[in-house]
Amino acid sequence: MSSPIPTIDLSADSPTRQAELIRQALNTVGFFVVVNSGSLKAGEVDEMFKDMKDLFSNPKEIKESFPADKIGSGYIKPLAQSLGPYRRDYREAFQYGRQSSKWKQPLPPPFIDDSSALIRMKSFYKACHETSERLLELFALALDMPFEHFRKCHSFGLNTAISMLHYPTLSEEERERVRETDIRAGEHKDWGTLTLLFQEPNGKPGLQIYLPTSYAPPGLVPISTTNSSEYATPGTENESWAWYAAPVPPPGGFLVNVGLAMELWSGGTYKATLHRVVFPEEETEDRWSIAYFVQPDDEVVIQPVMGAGKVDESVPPITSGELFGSKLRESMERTAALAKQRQEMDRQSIPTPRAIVA
Ligand SMILES: O=C(O)CCC(=O)C(=O)O
Ligand SMILES: [Fe+2]
Repeated sequence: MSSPIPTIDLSADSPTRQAELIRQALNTVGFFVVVNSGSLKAGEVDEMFKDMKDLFSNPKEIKESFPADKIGSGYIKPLAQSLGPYRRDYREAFQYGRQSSKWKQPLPPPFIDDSSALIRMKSFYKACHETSERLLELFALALDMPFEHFRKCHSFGLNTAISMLHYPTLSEEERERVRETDIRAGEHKDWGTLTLLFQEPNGKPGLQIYLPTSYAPPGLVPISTTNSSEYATPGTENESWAWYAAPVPPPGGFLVNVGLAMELWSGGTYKATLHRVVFPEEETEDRWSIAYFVQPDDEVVIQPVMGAGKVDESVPPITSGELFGSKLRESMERTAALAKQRQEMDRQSIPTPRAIVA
């Protein structure tokens, strides 16, 4: 299937060539598919999907007794989050992160102490960690920076997290009721440095990315085109933009995209691309995905790189913790406002919502 998202084989080519391909992908589409990463085996990913399905099959009361803490580790129930400006996210999530020698996250079955599921999840975390370190090195090389420039700012195991995501099946009636106010995952840019995004080999489509139409292969028909420059990035205001379907990666493969921290750090060379997950048109099937969100350490100061080992010190510095904190606050305020709006609509039976932009 033709897609605007390129595939990069991490077992082929020299690091210099891989860095060049990554730079091309991130400077335009902002997403790429990785195959043959070496660290992440298809079997290990399959096991993670089985274990996460067990986790979400726990009774509601059990899941809700592990609520997300203030940085999002733990359980988030459906409609309790809004990644995008207009609609709430109809998905449940469980985030595993922030382990340290001083702090251990409480986990529901099947991830209880000493369980084989917990051992598998830790090993999956480690494989994602190793893969991300390699990608961070390539990201730096491609910008003519010392290879460890980004990697050394990540100690993994602090803010970096596995996020297990379940998009439930809705009855036709419920879909109709929530069509205007909710979406599987609202349009957003990720917040951190990079995200690894996994799906099952026969996973359900639904992930879409928003691009100038000139970035798509010739002849590829977008899902919907807009002339709205609402989300246009500088220099692309006059282009037409469209939503394109992201491919379901092959077994052992996964998607990679960058977030706002990396966009800022790379001086805008790497694009944090807007994406969303939509409800299926007709059939209503559950969708499962796993994201590994990579975040620099809180105290890391992000300033744009200029190549040759230099950073642009004229740009006001922001720490990774400040950036993450402000995005989290924005999202919580937006969710509260959207929930209020939905309540009001239910009270008055108004069919159309107003947009709320934080
Ligand atoms: O579930 C997906 O495919 C995408 C989820 C996503 O973009 C996110 O949680 O940031
Ligand atoms: Fe995302």
